[in-house]
Amino acid sequence: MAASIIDGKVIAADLRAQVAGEVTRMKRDHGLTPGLAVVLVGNDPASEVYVRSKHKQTQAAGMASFEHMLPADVVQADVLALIAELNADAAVHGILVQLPLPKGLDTEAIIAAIDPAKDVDGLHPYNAGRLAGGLSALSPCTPLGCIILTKSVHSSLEGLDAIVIGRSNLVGRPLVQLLLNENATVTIAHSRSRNLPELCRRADLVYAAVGKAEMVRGDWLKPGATVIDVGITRVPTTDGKTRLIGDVAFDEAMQVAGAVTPVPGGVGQMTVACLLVNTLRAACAISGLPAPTV
Ligand SMILES: NC(=O)C1=CN([C@@H]2O[C@H](COP(=O)(O)OP(=O)(O)OC[C@H]3O[C@@H](n4cnc5c(N)ncnc54)[C@H](OP(=O)(O)O)[C@@H]3O)[C@@H](O)[C@H]2O)C=CC1
Ligand SMILES: Nc1nc(=O)c2c([nH]1)NC[C@@H]1CN(c3ccc(C(=O)N[C@@H](CCC(=O)O)C(=O)O)cc3)C=[N+]21
Repeated sequence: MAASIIDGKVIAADLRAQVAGEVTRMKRDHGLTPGLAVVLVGNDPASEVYVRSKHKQTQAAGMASFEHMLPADVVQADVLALIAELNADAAVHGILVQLPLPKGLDTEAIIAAIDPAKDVDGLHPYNAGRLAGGLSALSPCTPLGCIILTKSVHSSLEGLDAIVIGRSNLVGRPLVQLLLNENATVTIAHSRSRNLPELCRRADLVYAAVGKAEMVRGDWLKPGATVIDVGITRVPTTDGKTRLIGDVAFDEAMQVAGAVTPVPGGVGQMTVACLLVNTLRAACAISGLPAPTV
């Protein structure tokens, strides 16, 4: 029997609607409009697409959206000055610096300059450390989205065997921490892992966050497994356009797995929706309001 497709579009739209409801209440009851500032350095076309989509969805949720486009040759001090300005701006509750930054900029220092209370990407060492310590924290959006998609299939992840392929600060590592918080048993795989197909076949939950198109094959999967495909590779098509391909061979996975996320229409949708959730949470925390229900 073919696997079911986990519809990230529908789940993300539902989440965005919940955020919009909370924003309406915050404006009405507290006169507070959550605000998100996105910083984009350089003109990478793919990044511009994401930033535009974040801007549209932020506004659709009733939040304020501030875009800061800096030239690729901007100097470190100017980026830090902008971060300082955003840290001090009471209308801004969330700050996201689009990655990767152009060579020549010190990414680590720029992320460390963000006020941890406004770090809606969950990348500041303060938030990453709290997450790793099992404490409440702003957590990275893509891993949060992965957990929500998994929970659309499994009400509890307790005791399930999970494998996370990839260990980046943006996706793999924080996803491992969130899975641990859900009491899953987690294997962390990366480019030096041996016997990856075998490790994968043990897993009830497979998270592929590598960036290698269709690396995970159908015969790597345990029958009935839940497969969450984070990878996005843009490939040219014969008609001169591009299309997106995940880290999982989708058609093969559909023959073996229990549930699979598509690319596009899976995790990517959740990343943006969770960014709105984090902005709402940050706005509440900064303003001394109780945490939102979403
Ligand atoms: N859907 C979404 O919202 C998002 C999608 N993405 C996509 O997810 C993918 C991963 O992103 P990101 O984590 O930032 O990428 P990185 O390049 O930072 O990390 C990739 C990870 O994959 C590991 N890896 C590389 N080759 C192999 C291999 N052959 N076998 C096993 N592991 C391997 C690397 O291992 P090592 O550490 O040893 O080098 C590394 O840990 C990309 O395609 C990206 O575009 C990213 C963010 C959001
Ligand atoms: N500081 C930082 N935080 C990030 O979270 C971050 C980043 N930098 N740099 C780049 C990656 C990538 N990323 C995506 C966001 C949305 C989609 C998304 O909306 N994807 C749609 C399709 C979009 C399309 O068609 O191009 C989908 O999968 O359905 C994908 C990928 C966030 N990232």
